[in-house]
Amino acid sequence: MATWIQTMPTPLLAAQGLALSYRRGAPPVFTDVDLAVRPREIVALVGESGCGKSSLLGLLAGLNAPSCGEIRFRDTPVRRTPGEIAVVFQDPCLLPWLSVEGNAGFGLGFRSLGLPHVERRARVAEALADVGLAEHARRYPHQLSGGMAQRVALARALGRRPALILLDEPFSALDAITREAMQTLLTELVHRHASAALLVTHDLDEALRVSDRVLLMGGRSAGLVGEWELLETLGPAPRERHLRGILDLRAEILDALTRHRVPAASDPSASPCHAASGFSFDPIALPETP
Ligand SMILES: Nc1ncnc2c1ncn2[C@@H]1O[C@H](COP(=O)(O)OP(=O)(O)OP(=O)(O)O)[C@@H](O)[C@H]1O
Repeated sequence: MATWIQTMPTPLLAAQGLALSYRRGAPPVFTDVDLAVRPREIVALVGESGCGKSSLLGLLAGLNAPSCGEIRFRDTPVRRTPGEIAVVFQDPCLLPWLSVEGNAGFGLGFRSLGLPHVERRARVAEALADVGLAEHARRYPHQLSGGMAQRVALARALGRRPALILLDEPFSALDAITREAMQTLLTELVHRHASAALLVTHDLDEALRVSDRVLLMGGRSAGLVGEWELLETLGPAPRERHLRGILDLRAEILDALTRHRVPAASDPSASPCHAASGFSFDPIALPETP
């Protein structure tokens, strides 16, 4: 196990030696991933498109099994999604025939959670209030904006009272203003409920704004190739975009991304982190600088 994992306070979630191949004999999407999330921290996972971030998140959520390695949540092996882990995807995945209330409570009625009706209603009401949708509980998905729909997805996650929320590009389909509002909401909710979050994002500005720690995935045999502690250097999230130090850190992370990028001319079958990149670290595509 990596020494930094051994020295960190007892992690909520810890993965060791993870590797994933989707087919027997196919090159692995990633190998040798050691990763941990501590209680109450927000970790951002960034990396070039196709390097395996979503695949890794799927393993951590217990949605898929690793080819090698082990994942432990509260020191217990993860075989399927633990009740204390909630997952939020880019698509809010709302059921069109259920109201906002019904969608937010979806899953709480499952036998595995064993929640009585009164408790379920209370949780839904609290979660909708948390995300600012209490007054829209009777609306249906077609009556919601993209930001509202994603807030319902967040409410559905919060209703589980998760110790850890795993989020896969949850705000990437939203406009810039709504995205920033959702980033602020996410950090406030994670702090208020003393939970932790692991956020997969393409948007380096987002990672720098909301996370306590950034992990970089990439390289020819994709794995974790960089780590930055933001809490100590930049202070608590959410952060202002113009905060002193943030530009330097962004440049440093972009530089690392570039160094670990697989060249476009290389054989895509030689690496799971192939060159069909959508990650915006080309200098031309850099996020706006203030
Ligand atoms: N179910 C699957 N079966 C086979 N291959 C898959 C499957 N899901 C993903 N892959 C492959 O695994 C690799 C990593 O994909 P993944 O979606 O995890 O990357 P990513 O870093 O999240 O990409 P992006 O940032 O574009 O969402 C890609 O080459 C992809 O084609």
